Amino acid sequence: MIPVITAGIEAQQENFDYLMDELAELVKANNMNVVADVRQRLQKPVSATYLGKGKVTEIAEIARETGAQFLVLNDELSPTQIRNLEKDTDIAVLDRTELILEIFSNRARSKEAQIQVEIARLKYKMPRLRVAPDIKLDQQSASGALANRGAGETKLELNRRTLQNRISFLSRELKQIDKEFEIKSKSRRKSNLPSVALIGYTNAGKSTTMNGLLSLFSEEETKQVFEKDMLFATLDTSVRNLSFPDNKQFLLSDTVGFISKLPHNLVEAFKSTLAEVKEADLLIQVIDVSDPHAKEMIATTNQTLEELGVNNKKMIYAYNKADKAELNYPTIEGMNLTYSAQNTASLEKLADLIKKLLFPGYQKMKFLIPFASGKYLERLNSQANVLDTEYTVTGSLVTAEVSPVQAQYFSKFIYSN
Ligand SMILES: Nc1nc2c(ncn2[C@@H]2O[C@H](COP(=O)(O)OP(=O)(O)OP(=O)(O)O)[C@@H](O)[C@H]2O)c(=O)[nH]1
Ligand SMILES: [Mg+2]
Repeated sequence: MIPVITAGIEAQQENFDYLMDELAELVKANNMNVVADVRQRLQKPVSATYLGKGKVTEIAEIARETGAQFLVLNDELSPTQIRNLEKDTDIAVLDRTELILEIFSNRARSKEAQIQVEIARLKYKMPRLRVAPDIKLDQQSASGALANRGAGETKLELNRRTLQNRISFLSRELKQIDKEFEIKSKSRRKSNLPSVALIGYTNAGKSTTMNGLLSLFSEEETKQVFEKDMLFATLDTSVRNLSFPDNKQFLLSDTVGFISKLPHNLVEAFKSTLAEVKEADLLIQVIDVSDPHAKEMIATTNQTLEELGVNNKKMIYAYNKADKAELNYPTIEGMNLTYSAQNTASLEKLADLIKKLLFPGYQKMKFLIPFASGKYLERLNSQANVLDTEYTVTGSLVTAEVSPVQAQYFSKFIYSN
């Protein structure tokens, strides 16, 4: 673990503590630990050094005493600010954007995620190219935390054109992958199945919810997705086909988590990964209700959705980890579910709610289908959830659960006694 100092400017924002707590979590997720947390009240950042002169001197002293190797700031800084701070503190400076990019970069597994992160990183780097840090990073320990910004690389004379070429090349490759994705997604849409997407803050329990629902619906272990207590465990969208016991099917997708101040370039780069969210018929926003900042997290999630152009979607607010929060669960109030993704009764409640929302208006009806209309009987059997069939002298008396459209289609056979 690499010792670092975190620092932020408090300019009367209500959620400053939350942002600083989150910065500490991001630091941990990047294999670093906070040895000192420096906060300053300022109306606005100092243009040359971001923090005030006194604070910078204080940080330089703390760094000498603690051996901290990085100063991590809770904001996106200008290249000049970073350079000046590095000079004045004599340690490497990392801003919130670069930290998040670094974590994404270390987590990316699929080709698509790797390309998306690299594009975002190169775009971050573009305006910062001229900055040649003259501080010396401790190569060995720094390389662990900053795999992509070692002392070696910063010395490389990467010129703007090389970077631009690389971005163009990667964008073309991404487009190719997107095309394949598009084909898959089109064939899914052709299947006409309604789709549901799990979205929300990182570490809220989206993947655990996905796995819980999967095991409720099928015993195939191979369909399970990766879940772990860490930020940004999931970077790729996984889509699974689920089927209720009565054969009603839908698609469920698990997606990358959000965080406040998610770098714009990253959101941009992950648009294709998040396409499933845009196309979904229903969203499930998973919230860690045991987190004291749950409210802010909901606001951030809704804001990010807006940024992605996702508006007015039907959405279940799924308050997860009720066990940890010591709340009563599972309970449902309208579109709000309080539950635990690790609890079967909770998952059954969620599944019921999904069913009610995706397949509204289904009702149990009786149809008497004359033997001469055999093809209607066949249709009813293959399309509806048939609960019972009796053979009478005039035809087959079928009890089935049908959609409004099906009820209309078979209306001339409705049985009344
Ligand atoms: N106590 C408790 N822990 C839970 C519950 N649901 C999930 N967790 C834990 O929360 C952690 C994060 O879960 P994930 O499902 O990986 O979270 P995620 O939302 O997919 O996170 P990212 O993929 O990083 O965005 C894991 O350690 C889970 O075991 C719950 O109901 N109760
Ligand atoms: Mg996940």
